[in-house]
Amino acid sequence: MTDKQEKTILSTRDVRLWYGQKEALHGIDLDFPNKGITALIGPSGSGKTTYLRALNRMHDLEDGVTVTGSFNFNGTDIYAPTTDTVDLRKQIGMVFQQPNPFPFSIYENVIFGLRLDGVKDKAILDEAVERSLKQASVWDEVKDDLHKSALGLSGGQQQRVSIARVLAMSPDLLLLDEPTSALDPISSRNIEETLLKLREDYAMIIVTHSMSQASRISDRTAFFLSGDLIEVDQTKHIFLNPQKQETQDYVSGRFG
Ligand SMILES: Nc1ncnc2c1ncn2[C@@H]1O[C@H](COP(=O)(O)OP(=O)(O)OP(=O)(O)O)[C@@H](O)[C@H]1O
Repeated sequence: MTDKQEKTILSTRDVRLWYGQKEALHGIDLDFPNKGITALIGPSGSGKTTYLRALNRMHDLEDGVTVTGSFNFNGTDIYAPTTDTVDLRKQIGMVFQQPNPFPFSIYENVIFGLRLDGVKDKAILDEAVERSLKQASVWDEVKDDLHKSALGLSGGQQQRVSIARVLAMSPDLLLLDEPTSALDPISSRNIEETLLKLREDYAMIIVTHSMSQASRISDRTAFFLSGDLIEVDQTKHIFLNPQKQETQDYVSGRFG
């Protein structure tokens, strides 16, 4: 890895999160480099999605959720009262489990955020559409249908258009919450290949239930269990030579 790749984009310390009275995260310390993919793995209910959603303040939209701890993103505090969550979510974009195209054309889907920002220059919008769809590896499939509804695309194409919509905002960090779990195996592989290309230029954090997916695409893996971070390391170490017994049990399929 080069020096550039070793810079930290996000650091969290002692992250705790309560749903009402119930503490779901028990003090998570994690650092993320500014390039490459970190996979969050662990059994159902271990807190992976809860942690991921805390990173761009998605829990602000839910009642009764309390978040504490420090979240340093490129030198700024994610939870500072002055942080604008709309701006934050442009810098830390999110891709969900279900592809979520809006009922508009492919073109309008990709530039949705730019339009909200008031961008009107057609050349800028055209460039953003082409660049983002190319980055999301779906340009060749949709370039002749940009003004047709995104709802007419396959699930896998919709998911890549959803990724393009996030990329159009030029984010620094992408959060992906089980982005292939609703897709067939071929579409899943296409998304994985897209993410492998993007990892050269972006920091990404992916929640996945698939250990084979984590081992195929991630540089680092963090293992969660019952709201605790058990171990984080280079992916090959987590799968081949984990330091903790719980990690060993999980990756060898003994539970979860
Ligand atoms: N909105 C909510 N209200 C109350 N409890 C919740 C809520 N969302 C999650 N939880 C609880 O928080 C804990 C962590 O859940 P979370 O969904 O983060 O786990 P996960 O590891 O992502 O699981 P999965 O792999 O099944 O998605 C679980 O005990 C879950 O029941």
